[in-house]
Amino acid sequence: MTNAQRDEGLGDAALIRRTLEYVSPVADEATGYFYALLFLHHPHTRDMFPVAMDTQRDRLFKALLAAGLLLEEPDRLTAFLRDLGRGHRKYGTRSPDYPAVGQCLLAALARYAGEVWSPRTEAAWVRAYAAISQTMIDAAEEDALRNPPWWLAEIVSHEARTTDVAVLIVRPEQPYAFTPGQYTAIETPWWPRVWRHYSFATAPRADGLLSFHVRAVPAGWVSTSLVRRARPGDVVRLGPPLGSMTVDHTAASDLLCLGGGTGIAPIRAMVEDVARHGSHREMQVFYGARREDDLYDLENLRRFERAYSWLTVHPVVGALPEAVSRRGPWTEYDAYLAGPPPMVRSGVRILTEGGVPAGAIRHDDLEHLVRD
Ligand SMILES: NC(=O)C1=CN([C@@H]2O[C@H](COP(=O)(O)OP(=O)(O)OC[C@H]3O[C@@H](n4cnc5c(N)ncnc54)[C@H](O)[C@@H]3O)[C@@H](O)[C@H]2O)C=CC1
Repeated sequence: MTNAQRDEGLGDAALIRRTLEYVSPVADEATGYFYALLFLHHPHTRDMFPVAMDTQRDRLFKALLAAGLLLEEPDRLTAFLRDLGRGHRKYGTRSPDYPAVGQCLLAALARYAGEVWSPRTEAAWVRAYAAISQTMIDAAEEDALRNPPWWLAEIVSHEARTTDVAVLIVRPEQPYAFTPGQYTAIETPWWPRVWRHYSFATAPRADGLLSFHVRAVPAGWVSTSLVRRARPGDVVRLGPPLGSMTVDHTAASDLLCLGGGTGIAPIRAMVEDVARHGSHREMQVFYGARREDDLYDLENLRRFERAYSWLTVHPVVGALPEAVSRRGPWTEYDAYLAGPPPMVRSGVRILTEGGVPAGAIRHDDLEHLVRD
């Protein structure tokens, strides 16, 4: 059977997914080749990337995979791409850079997709890339009417909570609007152009300050410098607020929240958000850690619990999703999960198996939360 015969009847989404599956085992080589082409033919783009490209490499492929997985969920795909487009402004990416990236991407796919690359597959990718880039460009251009591409922010407080976890408070130079449950990207002065994501740990404050919980992880450049090196007076850069794990205040369902480790940060911000809306919804917060000592924010959550009759906090040492499942059923709740990706994945599985509809479960896109 020829490629052309085999492709008959396959839609664009199927052709794209098949390419991604085929390229997946050689994703490192394919992305390496993509960046080599990009920097050779469009040298100005090199300055948008960090000196060391290691983690950057698999980010591109992870983003493509995430987009591929969302092809049948157009609303989520659009939200993901709009965030990606707004998020690219901080790198200095401009609209004319998108076609250049597209040409190099298609050339890399053509080279590594071997026998599954055909004229129909190529046409599907051309259409998909045109749609993807237009969504990103539109979101970036709309954002540029209102917001700077990044914000400078001075660290005003740095509090070590455990040997590895610090709570940082920063003051953005210009007003910074966000919704509790969202996250942003941070770049430190020590690792230029290396950006990592952290969730806001409080609701917006009257004094405009923002708070983040950071754990120093082995070989985590940005997190380790934020915990061990950063001091008040240091200035970091912030990207725009991202993510859709926010409380829907028009809904009446009770809320079930799982926060694992520093994943408690966005959950804590959401507790403040619900309190501000004077909600009568019940909120059950499960806060997990590997050891008792790692429940570094429990005291604050207990304070909230004493103040708000609708809030119950369950500290859990060890497996968090299993502890939540034992207290179920949760079929009438909206569920929010934040923490290590394996915890989020197993939490989603356990809740879904327990009858919580997929549409009632929210968490951040896992590829943004890889430890670093
Ligand atoms: N918005 C979000 O989703 C946020 C996610 N994070 C992520 O959360 C993580 C926090 O890391 P740590 O503080 O070191 O947490 P940790 O690794 O100490 O784990 C915290 C909790 O998750 C559970 N857990 C860990 N691995 C699990 C697995 N494979 N299956 C089931 N449960 C598991 C633990 O039992 C514990 O209850 C980081 O990966 C960070 O990127 C952090 C902030 C916000």
